[in-house]
Amino acid sequence: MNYININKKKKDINGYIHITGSKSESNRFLILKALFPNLIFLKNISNSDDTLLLNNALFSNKKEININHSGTAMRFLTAFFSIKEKKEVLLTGSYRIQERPISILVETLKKLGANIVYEKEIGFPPLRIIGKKLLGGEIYMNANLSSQFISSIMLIASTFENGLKIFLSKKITSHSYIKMTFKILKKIGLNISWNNNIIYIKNIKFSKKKFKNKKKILIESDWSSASYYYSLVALSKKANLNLKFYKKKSLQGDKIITNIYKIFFNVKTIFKKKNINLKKNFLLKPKTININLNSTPDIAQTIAVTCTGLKKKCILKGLKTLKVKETDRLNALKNELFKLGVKIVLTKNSLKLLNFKKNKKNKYINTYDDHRMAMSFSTLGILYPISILHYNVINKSYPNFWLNLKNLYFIIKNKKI
Ligand SMILES: O=C(O)C1=C[C@@H](OP(=O)(O)O)[C@@H](O)[C@H](O)C1
Ligand SMILES: C=C(OP(=O)(O)O)C(=O)O
Repeated sequence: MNYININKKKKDINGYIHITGSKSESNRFLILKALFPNLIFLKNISNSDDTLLLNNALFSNKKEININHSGTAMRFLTAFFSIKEKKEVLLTGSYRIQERPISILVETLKKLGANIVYEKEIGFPPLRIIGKKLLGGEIYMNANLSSQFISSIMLIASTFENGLKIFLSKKITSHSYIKMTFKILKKIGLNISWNNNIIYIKNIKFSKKKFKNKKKILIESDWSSASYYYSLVALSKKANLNLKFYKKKSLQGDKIITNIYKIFFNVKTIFKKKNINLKKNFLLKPKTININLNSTPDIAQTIAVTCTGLKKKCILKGLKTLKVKETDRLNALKNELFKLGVKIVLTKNSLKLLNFKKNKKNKYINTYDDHRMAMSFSTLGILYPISILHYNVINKSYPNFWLNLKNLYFIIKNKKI
């Protein structure tokens, strides 16, 4: 089995890092560009596998399209292909994608007239989709399992003759991602409103004038990927780190890490033109950590690992959807943190880190086909040597991650068991 060992002699972090554009923004803009080809010109697109797979799928002539582990691609392409008139595709992915639910999206699209059939198990991919013209109207959607179901329909809704009114029911999860979709549709000029739990998207013919002009869009770099550097700075002795292409006014909810790491981990962010500078501030007294991450689930692993490194007790709530991500992230965290001597208590939607024993030996961290397990745990390499199994999983969202750590003078050795 291949693994890598990560270590660092000096416990400081200095340098410049360029992370490519947000995978969530890239995936949304690429769907919109495929729907309205002459209107959008994109810069700083994500180089993640998930974005490459989605982009290739959009223009593929193959009968079967495999999107591997990408939940976003699976959900966004289901909606996209359901309106590609006369085109038939079998949309599939990895074993894990075939375990991740999709019925809320499929049943909603079917109510709107789409032709979609579950090829294996009801409620899960693979899906056979035969595209047809959809007219739109009004629809209720359960918003408490994945925001991707709602975003995917929002992205195609302006092509419906009658537009679409979506009534969101139950407690909205990953709210920040629906907000991102909303803001992007507004930004390109579509006529869209969101009041209370009703999102209303009108047909493109009702869009604002600016929709007609070609838009140059510089995609902001990925804040979820930046979270690993926030963890590194929090765990360092001293830091002066610059990350490229970040804005004070972001479309990404994960920018909340700037506040979380400031309040709880003494990491100071300074916005300088298009970059951010991170420093460790020793003046503030860190508070006890008790946060709800229902709107921004992708940063939960990063925060749990930072707390482990700093031996800080914490309670993270709003984590129900972690069970249906690339792996069951709650159990994966429990197993791997236990190896590091952490006592962790799980409920259905929360985790508590309680006791920390001294970690002496190099530990082998399993990654469960989850990029965020690999990247979050690797940040402990600044404190003690740590080994990450199946380290290529990072390609899903951030293929340059190991290279970028090397640029920060981490010693990274490829090994075999
Ligand atoms: O819309 C998006 O780009 C995403 C939405 C979130 O998923 P859920 O809405 O399923 O929680 C997030 O976890 C995922 O990484 C990206
Ligand atoms: C959950 C994630 O992605 P997706 O749902 O697109 O697979 C993620 O990137 O953490």
